[in-house]
Amino acid sequence: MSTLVAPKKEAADSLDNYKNLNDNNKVYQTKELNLWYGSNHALKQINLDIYENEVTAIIGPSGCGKSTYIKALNRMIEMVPSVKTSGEIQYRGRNIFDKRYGVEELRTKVGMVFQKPNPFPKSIYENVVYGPRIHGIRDKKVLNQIVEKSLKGAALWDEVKDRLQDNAYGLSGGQQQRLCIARCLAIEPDVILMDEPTSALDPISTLKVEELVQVLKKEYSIIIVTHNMQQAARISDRTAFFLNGEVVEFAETDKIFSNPTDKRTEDYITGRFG
Ligand SMILES: Nc1ncnc2c1ncn2[C@@H]1O[C@H](COP(=O)(O)OP(=O)(O)OP(=O)(O)O)[C@@H](O)[C@H]1O
Repeated sequence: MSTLVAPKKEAADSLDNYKNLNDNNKVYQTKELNLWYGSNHALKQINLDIYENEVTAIIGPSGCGKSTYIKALNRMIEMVPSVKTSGEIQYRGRNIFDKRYGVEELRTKVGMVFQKPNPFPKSIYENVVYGPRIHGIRDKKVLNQIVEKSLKGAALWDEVKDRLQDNAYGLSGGQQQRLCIARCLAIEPDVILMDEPTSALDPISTLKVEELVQVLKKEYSIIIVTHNMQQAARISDRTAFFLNGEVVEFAETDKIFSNPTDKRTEDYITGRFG
């Protein structure tokens, strides 16, 4: 079959890269996960592994359960009272739905960046130190170091280092989104969940965030929901295609975009529906 969307790298390379993977490389293991909003069965028998230091893209048409799935990964989904689940999501080998698993503990390991940049109406500095302060860090010198490190990590430091006390709302949309990434890095997470992080951004800001994701994956494991197929093909290592609450196909991104197994995946990535 001909290539449908330009693959990022040769499939042969990626086979070599992945053949040594075992359970220790898995950050998340989702086993037979079902989720209902009341009577709406939104996630059906999901089995999905997330590997460390990779970017995993979640694609699929509107309403197929992408956001629901990533909000399950940090238990944000619990904020919806009608939600019921069955099955397991293991994070580093522990079932996150276990009653003894504290949600705060999970959220210090799993940061999230949303579709629309959502900085607090505070200074750039205060946005970044918010999480560390909640975790009890008071030492000004340490907080200053965290601010510099996080803003550098989010590729924003050079643009804001001389105006850290300015209100975050004065930044451009793209800068605000990188500030939200910096706020996330400040708690030193293990995983970063991104729910359509570039959909509200212009092409140049989008490119900056995409480049940033490529750098961040060296230290973090990233799961990104995107409607942008080119973006998934450009930046992810693996892609899961969701449809009607099910995972139709989950494979290396090169495979999904050049030689998908399921006809429905091919139809979706070639724009025949969705
Ligand atoms: N808070 C909620 N309460 C009730 N139903 C919900 C809630 N959030 C989502 N749903 C339902 O769950 C299903 C999956 O929605 P979800 O937002 O996860 O899809 P999605 O693939 O992320 O969509 P989009 O691409 O449009 O953001 C839909 O039927 C939706 O109506």
